[in-house]
Amino acid sequence: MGILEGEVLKMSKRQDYLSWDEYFMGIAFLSGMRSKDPSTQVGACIIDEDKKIIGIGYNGFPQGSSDDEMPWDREGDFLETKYPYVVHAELNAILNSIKSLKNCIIYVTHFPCNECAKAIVQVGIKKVVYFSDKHKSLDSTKASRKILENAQVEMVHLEVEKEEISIRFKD
Ligand SMILES: O=c1ccn([C@H]2C[C@H](O)[C@@H](COP(=O)(O)O)O2)c(=O)[nH]1
Ligand SMILES: [Zn+2]
Repeated sequence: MGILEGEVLKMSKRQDYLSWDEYFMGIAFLSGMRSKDPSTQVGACIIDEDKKIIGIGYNGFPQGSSDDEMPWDREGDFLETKYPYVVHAELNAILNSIKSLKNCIIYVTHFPCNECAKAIVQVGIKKVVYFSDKHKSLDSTKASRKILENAQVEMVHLEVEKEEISIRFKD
């Protein structure tokens, strides 16, 4: 049946909009895309109790250090690897945040290491929502779980229904 003259066509809301979890985890992933680490790109997004984004970060070398002077290697002499120099995504998100992090939630693309877990606890973040747990067998991840559990920080593995989110820059 067609629309009669004077009849108003009622629009219904979009059904495939992003859930809050998909939105914040998506932002964590987008932030991770800024990372120059060739093997693991980590992103983090911190939100407050009103679902306002208050900090974002990714893994990279400290501000002001020339990317070209620093190593991205994973193996070899410790001082010639990335490990002593790279600032972790979670710590960058904490350091970049614009207000107190008490009772905030951190969305992370990868489960945080023990060093990040300590920082998460110390600033009062109450929940960690993570996507990948690819380093779960590492001792540093086991220690991290212990640190978060002891401090009663909730850990939630995010199950996402959508297979992917895409952004198109061409009309
Ligand atoms: O809590 C964490 C743990 C690690 N990262 C960063 C540090 C490195 O840049 C990579 C890990 O590299 P691998 O080659 O997979 O060892 O991830 C982080 O940001 N947050
Ligand atoms: Zn870390």
